[in-house]
Amino acid sequence: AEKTTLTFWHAMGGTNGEVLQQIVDDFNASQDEIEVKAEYQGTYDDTITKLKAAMQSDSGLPDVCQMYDVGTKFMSDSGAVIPVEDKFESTGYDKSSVMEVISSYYTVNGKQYAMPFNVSTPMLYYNKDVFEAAGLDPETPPTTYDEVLEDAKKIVESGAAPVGYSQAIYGWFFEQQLAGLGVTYGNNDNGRKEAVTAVDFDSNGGGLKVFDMWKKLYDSGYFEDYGTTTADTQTAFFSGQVGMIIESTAILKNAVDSSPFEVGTGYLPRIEQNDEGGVIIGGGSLWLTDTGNEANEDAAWKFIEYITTPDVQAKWSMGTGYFAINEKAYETEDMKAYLKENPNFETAINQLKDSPVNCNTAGVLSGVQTEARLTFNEIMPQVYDGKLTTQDAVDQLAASVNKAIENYNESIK
Ligand SMILES: O=P(O)(O)OC[C@H](O)CO
Repeated sequence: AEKTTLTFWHAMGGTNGEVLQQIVDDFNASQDEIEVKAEYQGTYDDTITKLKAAMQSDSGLPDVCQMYDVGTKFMSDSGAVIPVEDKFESTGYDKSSVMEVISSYYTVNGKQYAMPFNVSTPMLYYNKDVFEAAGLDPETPPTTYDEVLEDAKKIVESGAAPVGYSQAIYGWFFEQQLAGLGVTYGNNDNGRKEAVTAVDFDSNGGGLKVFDMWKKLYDSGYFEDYGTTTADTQTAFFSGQVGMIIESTAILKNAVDSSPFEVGTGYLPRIEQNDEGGVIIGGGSLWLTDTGNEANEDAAWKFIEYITTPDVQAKWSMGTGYFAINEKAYETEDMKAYLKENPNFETAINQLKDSPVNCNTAGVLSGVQTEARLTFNEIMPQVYDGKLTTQDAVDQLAASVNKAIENYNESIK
């Protein structure tokens, strides 16, 4: 029989892109009916932009598309996808292969729309050599931002590194810090009860607490801002210039391989300890697009099913730092041996398990989060350099995102 050829769009570059290509090659070699062609689209934002264009022109849709967490609402509203749950029954797929706390992120109106694939949380990365040189305990990372400030001060004043702490300007961190405070980003339980109609972070006080803490870090003199390109903050950390950063677990393998020092990891520091607070699932998932070609859909589902298997998830997690969505991956001999030698690869999943499951940690289900993050990128530098007060920043961000939500809700009516 003729082979079914599938197009698979993704947003994984660098180390993670190489591991993904290996997984695709393994899948192609494992059988002779389906050939997956993986095509790198650039960043997550590039991928959603290209997919929107393909949907609008109704041509050139890939069979499978990777999409970041915050694209979920747009995708499920698009009418251009097939919920993966539609394939569960007919193929006898065991839904419980994927941890529920993870699949629930991708469940909209009671239906699982996408298959989580690369799943992350943000965490603290620190330079153990710098900690040692600064007289800090390299096995005890800070857990609150007050401790981050104290440690950053010691790092700089001891001369262990020129910069104590840094974080990229990234709306994801804003969303995560709100969840850490135990508050929602948007109303209607973060859009999980019914559609978001407005943001919450202005009225629940969370937005102001986050901006105030970040401004305090910036003004401390132990912080350096490397801008909105997350790779620039990473590079500064890998080079030993910065003692601590926050980043996704997605960069863990790259961080360990790129840094000429011992990398430590810890939970995302909290602004305030709060039992209702925790982290949100980040990263992305795989979506089946509705191309109208049934043979391709069935083949695409087989590929998606393959990526959720314990061995593939173990390989993915060890090769990247993303944690495995299938708990059985942690029982494979390879993974057990790897974690013994590389305990940093367990930090993110432990942090997730230690997070309460509630609407704060469910993350906002909103169709405008791409735009919301771009607006955040424009506002944050003005907070740092004092052009905007933290309160004005909250108000401006809220007004802009509310307008976008209103337009979005109008457009899908
Ligand atoms: O860098 P990633 O893949 O962990 O993704 C981070 C965010 O969740 C993207 O929205």
